[in-house]
Amino acid sequence: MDGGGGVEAGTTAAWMARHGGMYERATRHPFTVSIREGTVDLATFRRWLGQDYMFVKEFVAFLASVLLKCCRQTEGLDMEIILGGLTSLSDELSWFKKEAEKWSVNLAEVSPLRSNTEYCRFLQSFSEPEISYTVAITTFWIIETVYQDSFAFCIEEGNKTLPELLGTCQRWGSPEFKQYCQSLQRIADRCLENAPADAVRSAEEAFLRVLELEIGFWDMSSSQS
Ligand SMILES: Cc1ncc(CN)c(N)n1
Repeated sequence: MDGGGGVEAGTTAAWMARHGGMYERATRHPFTVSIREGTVDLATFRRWLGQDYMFVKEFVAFLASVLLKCCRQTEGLDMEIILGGLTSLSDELSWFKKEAEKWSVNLAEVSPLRSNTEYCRFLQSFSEPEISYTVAITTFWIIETVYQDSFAFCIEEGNKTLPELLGTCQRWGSPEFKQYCQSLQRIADRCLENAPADAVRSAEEAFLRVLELEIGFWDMSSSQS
C-alpha cells in the first residue's frame, strides 16, 4: 500500500508516469472537461451515451474472455474480482437503458461509429487464446481506470457539472469504483512482476493502444467521426 489506501508503485504506475502526456489526453479530454465545466453540448452527451451502450455490450464479451484466461492461468482471488466486474457491467447496461430513456436516446436505432467499431475490434481480439492473462487483465484495468479518472475529475472540488449529469459522473467517479480499479491495478502489477519480458512489452503496448482508443472514443462523441 502507498499509505493512503492506494496502490504501491509498480509497473503500471511507472507506465502512467512514462506516458503521462497520453494518459492526460485520455483522462482530461475536452469532452469530459466540458462536463466538469458545465458547458457540455447535450447532443454530444447523447451521442456518447448511445455509443457507449454499444461499447459496453462488447465489453461484457471482452470481460468474459478475461475471466476465461483467469480460470485457465491463475489461482486465487482474481476470479472473484472479475466476477464482481461482470456483475457491475450488468448494472451498467441497465443504467444505460434507464439513462437513454431519460435523455430520449433510442438505443435500438444507434449504430456504432468508426472509432467505436475500431475499439470493439480491439476488444474482440482478446478472445485469441494466445493473448495472455497478464496482457488481458492489464488492458481491463486501464480501460476502467480511464473512465474512473475522467469522471472523478467531473465531481472534484470546483466542478460546475450540471445536476442532471452528476449521476453519470458518480457511476465511474465514486470512491467505490476507484477502489475497484485499484484492486485491478494490484492484480495487473502482480502479474506483470512475474511475467516474461515479451508479455510485459505486449501489455505496455496494449496500455498505450487503450489510451489511443479512449481518446478516439471521446473525439468521436464530440465530432461524430
Ligand atoms: C469507452 C469506454 N471505456 C471504458 C468504460 C468503462 N466501463 C466504458 N463504459 N466505455
